[in-house]
Amino acid sequence: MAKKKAKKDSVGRTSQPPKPAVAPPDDTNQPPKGAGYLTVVMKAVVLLLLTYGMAVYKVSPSTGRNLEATAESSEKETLASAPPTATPQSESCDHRFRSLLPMAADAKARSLPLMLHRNGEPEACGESTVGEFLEELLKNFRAYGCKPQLDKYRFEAMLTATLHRIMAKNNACHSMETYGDQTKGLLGYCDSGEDHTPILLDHDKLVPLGSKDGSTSLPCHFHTREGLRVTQAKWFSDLVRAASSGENKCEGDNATQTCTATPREAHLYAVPAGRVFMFAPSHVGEIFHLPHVTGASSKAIYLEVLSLKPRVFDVFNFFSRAESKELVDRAIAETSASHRIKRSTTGAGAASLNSKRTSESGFDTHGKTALTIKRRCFSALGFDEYEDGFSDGLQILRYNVSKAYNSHLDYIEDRTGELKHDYDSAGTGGNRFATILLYMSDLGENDGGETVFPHGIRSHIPEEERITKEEALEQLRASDQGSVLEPGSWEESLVAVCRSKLSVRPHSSRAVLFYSQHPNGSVDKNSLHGACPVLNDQKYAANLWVWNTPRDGFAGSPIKKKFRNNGASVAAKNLKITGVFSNSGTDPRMDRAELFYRDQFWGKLGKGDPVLKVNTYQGHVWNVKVDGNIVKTWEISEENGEKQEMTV
Ligand SMILES: O=C(O)CCC(=O)C(=O)O
Ligand SMILES: [Fe+2]
Repeated sequence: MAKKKAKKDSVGRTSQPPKPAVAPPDDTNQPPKGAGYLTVVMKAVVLLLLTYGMAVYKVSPSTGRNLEATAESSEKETLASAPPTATPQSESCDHRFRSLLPMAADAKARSLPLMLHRNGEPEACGESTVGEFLEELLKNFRAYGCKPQLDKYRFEAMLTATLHRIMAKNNACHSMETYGDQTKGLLGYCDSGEDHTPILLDHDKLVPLGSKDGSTSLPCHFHTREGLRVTQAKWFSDLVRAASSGENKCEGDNATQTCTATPREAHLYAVPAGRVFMFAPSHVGEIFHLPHVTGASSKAIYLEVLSLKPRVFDVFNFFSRAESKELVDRAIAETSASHRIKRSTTGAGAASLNSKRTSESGFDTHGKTALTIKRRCFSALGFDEYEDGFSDGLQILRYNVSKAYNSHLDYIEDRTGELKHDYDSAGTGGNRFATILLYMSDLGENDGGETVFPHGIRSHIPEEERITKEEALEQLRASDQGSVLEPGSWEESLVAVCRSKLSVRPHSSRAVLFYSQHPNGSVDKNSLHGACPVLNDQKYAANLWVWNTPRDGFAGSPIKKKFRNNGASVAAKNLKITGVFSNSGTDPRMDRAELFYRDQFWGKLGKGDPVLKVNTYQGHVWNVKVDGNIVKTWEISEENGEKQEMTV
């Protein structure tokens, strides 16, 4: 396969953006407690059993996860281990199955290899055929009562059960983690255990699978190579159709594009319960087309792999120049103290100035374009639903000449261990796992401003042409390109790193995606990155940090065990309330009113300002300020209903 030349280009632990409209930062105001991991697993098991009239189970007091059959049931089997065979209505059932998955009757499609991958792994861990998969799926379909409509959780449970059984023959796709149960095959991979399964917001909807020994496992979710979550039969049909037609796979853009026929194989990527999808690149220059992600123009959005270690991707056609201009214009026009562009800070919690981050930044939490782009980022990252709490606000960055951000990590390190939020993403905690950095400026080859990855190799340049940091420094000093920097400064040294290591040059409407975590949630120190000093011109960019669980302060964010009350849930959810704030325009004292979530600026609420709609929760406190003074306070109470209107 022709490898396309990668771009000649070159990426922080940073300040926390303003807090959201939802769960506040202290424990007393966390969402109602109650449904812990154990409780939600129990609930889901009970639901499954009630729904399908299978065995009645009780929870073992020792682990809370192993379930055993009671004497009330002679039928111990559940979906994962031995699905029942034909039901009396099997003929109409088979017919229904074929209408859901038309390729079930197509010999050519049935003969296609079906490859299963673990999340983020380019090599398949197991192989079967579409035909064998469909046969097994049909059994499960019958066992599930031939329902014409399967909700996504039931569908995913069926996929897990089916794939588990066909992979079991070769004991393929079991967990590779030291804490994983290798004897449980795919189920041991899909359910990484209580200590390694972050509880996401939909956790209680997962349909656990039972097995002969009475234990239960949470199901995986499955994605295509491009990240689309396969939540219904149609997506699986589309996947098989594309594979059997051997649709062309194209690499590169327009002039440099080369296309090769896709191998006639269908690939599925299994993601354990509670984890997030990650792309599985195999080589630098590899392309991932994302037809399911809607951009701003007809140009197709695609990724090109820039580096495997760290995992870095160039993202093409991700947003339009018009969107870029809207973001910049809005950021420049913003006047509120919390959101306007000002000298950047770093640090979780109390943010402080950092001499090695000299950029300026502001937040766009509410702009229409910012919200559209946030949703697009989620879709590109393989989320099938947008969840506000899984990302920070879009941060708008400005670098004038000589400004830079020294190399740093985007994930948050809990150095003292005293933070309430559980940042241990390798366990049940949540942290930033992916960064999408959007460029809103075009910078020339010698203008600086690249995003640099000091642990990344400049693989787009032939090895013999790569230079060392020392050589780069010498060359810089011999030219006048570094004249805006002080000799011997960290900025000058960073330029030398930028010219000797992987760096991405800003191109308007293009973006860079990189991961701060490995697919199992452990942090990736190789994701170290920085913003190279701008040597000429000006750089605008925007970054979105995306989390593997709701972030601190949002409903369902993981809280360290020692801070939980009475075993309170890490994902307890309370009633989501829509708060609608408006200014009637009748009280002149409110003409310059502003809305604050506690002390965090939320939006303008003056005369003529648009209505502000927020997701909020029990106990949240909203303040209206005029000229910095609180003039009105609302505390959200569930008693007042799911939609609450407040007018000044
Ligand atoms: O501006 C860049 O190139 C990188 C910015 C960055 O890493 C950050 O803001 O965290
Ligand atoms: Fe960063």
